[in-house]
Amino acid sequence: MASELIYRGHDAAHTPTSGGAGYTPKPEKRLLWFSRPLRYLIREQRLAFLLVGMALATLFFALAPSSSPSSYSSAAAAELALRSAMELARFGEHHRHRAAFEAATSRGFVGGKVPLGIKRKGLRIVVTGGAGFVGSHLVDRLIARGDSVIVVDNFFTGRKENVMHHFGNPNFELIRHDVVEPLLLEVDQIYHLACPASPVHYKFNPVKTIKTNVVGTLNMLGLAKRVGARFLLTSTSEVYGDPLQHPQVETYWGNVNPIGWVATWNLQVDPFHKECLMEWNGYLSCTWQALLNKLPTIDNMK
Ligand SMILES: O=C(O)[C@H]1O[C@H](OP(=O)(O)OP(=O)(O)OC[C@H]2O[C@@H](n3ccc(=O)[nH]c3=O)[C@H](O)[C@@H]2O)[C@H](O)[C@@H](O)[C@@H]1O
Repeated sequence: MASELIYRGHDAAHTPTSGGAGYTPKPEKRLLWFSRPLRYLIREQRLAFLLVGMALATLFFALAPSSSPSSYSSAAAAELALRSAMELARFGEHHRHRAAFEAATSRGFVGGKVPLGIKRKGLRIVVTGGAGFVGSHLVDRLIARGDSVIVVDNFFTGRKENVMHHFGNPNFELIRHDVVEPLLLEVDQIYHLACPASPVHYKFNPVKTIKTNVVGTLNMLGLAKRVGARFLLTSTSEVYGDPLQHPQVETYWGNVNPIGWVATWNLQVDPFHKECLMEWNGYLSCTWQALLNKLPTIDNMK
């Protein structure tokens, strides 16, 4: 409490009954504003804390890793190695290829500290069929480049395990949904991969397969149109028939036998897709070709 506030010396001088004749007011202390906080610091050991804090901060900034991409990637690689090891322990052999893929993509990860303003803005992307084989690797790639990904899958052939390593990542969402039903999402890009892929699956319920390809694709194209998103439709490498060139480049016309189940499907449904895409100004990519060529068409979607 400041002595100026409790000083009653003047009153006491005029009041003889106020407790003792010899009372003299304390002399006014100069430099009180300086000595008091100093004494407080020393008495409460605040100074020591202050000095320790400053020393720790200095130490931290002196020893903290620099923001160069190489040191970032080594830290990221260590973290990934740890995570991969945990995944392997949890899911065994099946996830070995996934861990290797993650480590490989993350080594070239662009997410090191980049000067403010230069970093590319992440896109919001929906990947239908993202829990499948091709889809899940695409999701890895998109997340690694810094985009936010929503996977839409009805798990007809896809598995949660394929995308489980992204659970807990704020840039990742998983929705169980059949693309035959409309869906409204706010996204910048749509990668439409939801489709029964192999003969055993697409012949399981042919009418449903047609609905998935026609109605499902129309739903996704409708979504693209509504929200102004870019659209990529994955076809199948089967459209090349029995190709004579591996991997097939985009200009390759294939080696198709027009007789049989698959041929009929490819020759009829893919022209439908192409017509739709021409109207909506989208992309058509044949999945195996895209995968083997390191997803060139997908990278063009940046
Ligand atoms: O090359 C091909 O022919 C196929 O390649 C990929 O398919 P892929 O990854 O090989 O096959 P899956 O692992 O079975 O992935 C398909 C995904 O679509 C999902 N799906 C299937 C059917 C459906 O109605 N809805 C749906 O979400 C499945 O659950 C699965 O996650 C593409 O995703 C297919 O569009 C393409 O037809």
